Amino acid sequence: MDVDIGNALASVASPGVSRESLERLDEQVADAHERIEAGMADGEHGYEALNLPDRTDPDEIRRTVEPVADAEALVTVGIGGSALGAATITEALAAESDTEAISLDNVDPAWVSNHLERLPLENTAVNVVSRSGTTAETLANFLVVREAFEDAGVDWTERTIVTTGESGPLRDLSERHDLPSLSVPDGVPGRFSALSAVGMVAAAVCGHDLEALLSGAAAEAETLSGSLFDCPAYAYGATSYALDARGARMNAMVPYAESLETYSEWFAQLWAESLGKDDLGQTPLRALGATDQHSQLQLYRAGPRDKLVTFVTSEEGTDRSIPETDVEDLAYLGDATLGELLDAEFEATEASLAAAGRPNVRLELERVDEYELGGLLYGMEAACVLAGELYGVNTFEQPAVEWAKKATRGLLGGGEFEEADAVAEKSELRVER
Ligand SMILES: O=P(O)(O)OC[C@H]1O[C@](O)(CO)[C@@H](O)[C@@H]1O
Repeated sequence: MDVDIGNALASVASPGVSRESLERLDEQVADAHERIEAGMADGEHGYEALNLPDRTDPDEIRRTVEPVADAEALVTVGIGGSALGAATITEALAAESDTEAISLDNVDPAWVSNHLERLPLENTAVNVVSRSGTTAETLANFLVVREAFEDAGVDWTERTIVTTGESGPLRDLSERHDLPSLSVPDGVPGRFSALSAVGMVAAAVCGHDLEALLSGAAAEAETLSGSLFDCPAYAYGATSYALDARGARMNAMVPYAESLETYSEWFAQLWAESLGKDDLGQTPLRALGATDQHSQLQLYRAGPRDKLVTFVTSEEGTDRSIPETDVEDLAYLGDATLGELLDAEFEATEASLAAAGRPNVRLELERVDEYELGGLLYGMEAACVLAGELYGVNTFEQPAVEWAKKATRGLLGGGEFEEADAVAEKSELRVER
């Protein structure tokens, strides 16, 4: 990916960062890069994620999914990083696959039931993913999916792939039923695991080019260097950090490609769960171009000066002509294509923010394919790791999510948890209809 940070410079944006400030910050980037390189070399927890282009084995993944490789449908049962990597890849590349891929991450009963009713279970692959093997949503949804297969008279053990840690309930299940299984790699937090079996099993079932995904990531890894001016990922991570420090407390991720909508959700977990610590961290917002020009753009352009807008664009892509029209005021559309319209809208929106002095950055892909997607995922992961070094936070842990898990378990009778007791102490001021 290429990065253009020109519209985030203090000469054109407020908040903005001056070139001189970036040059001073580059000294910290060099130190951070040394730390990252050492962590990668030692396979340290978290930094190991940036080794995945060399660690992930496409042949092993293809061999494992072979029993369900021709599936008409794929359901990934997981949550957070155990679902979003797979969902991002399969959505971004859906046009190139005949397999209908969905994720069951949430436990909304109507939503889960509606999805299950639509699946051709006899020709559906089930991709169950959980590092811990104990995540309530994932286990609950798996039990519901398994029951649906049994009710339909389909042998779920013939349709299920498990990706989990070396031990835990899912590992036990895979051994008890001799299910094809892969391991979540050690030292790779879920939100950084898209380029491992966690995200790549789904890609394999859908017939995507695993080597191209990893090659794109490897090419991005090659750019990691001691200067933000030589490394697109570090340029993005450092600029986001510097803008947050100058008041851009939020970062709106706005891909101009419908196929990258889930990528924004993946980015939101990566950025929030990695950097949101010690009262620090930049809040990720999920948006989509051109759609959000008709909604959130008003706030981005005329609301508080507390946001960075990150655009993701692709140079090439499928196009479609707009038919001629006799509606005089719309005749200009008949000479264009939908792709030209989308590109014009992106450039107009980018310029609209620049004209209002609102900082924005452009992430440029050549096209949305496996190679470019691998580079984007790896690049954002590296940007996040760098930002975590600059913030001085523990990028790779997520202790703040545990309180609600304990409360949930306590509320369901899964043990005695003071967190569950606290739920009953909610302060109330009800205003009823
Ligand atoms: O893979 P697991 O253990 O089911 O965890 C799923 C997700 O839950 C979290 O641990 C947060 O609760 C994420 O970091 C992770 O991606």
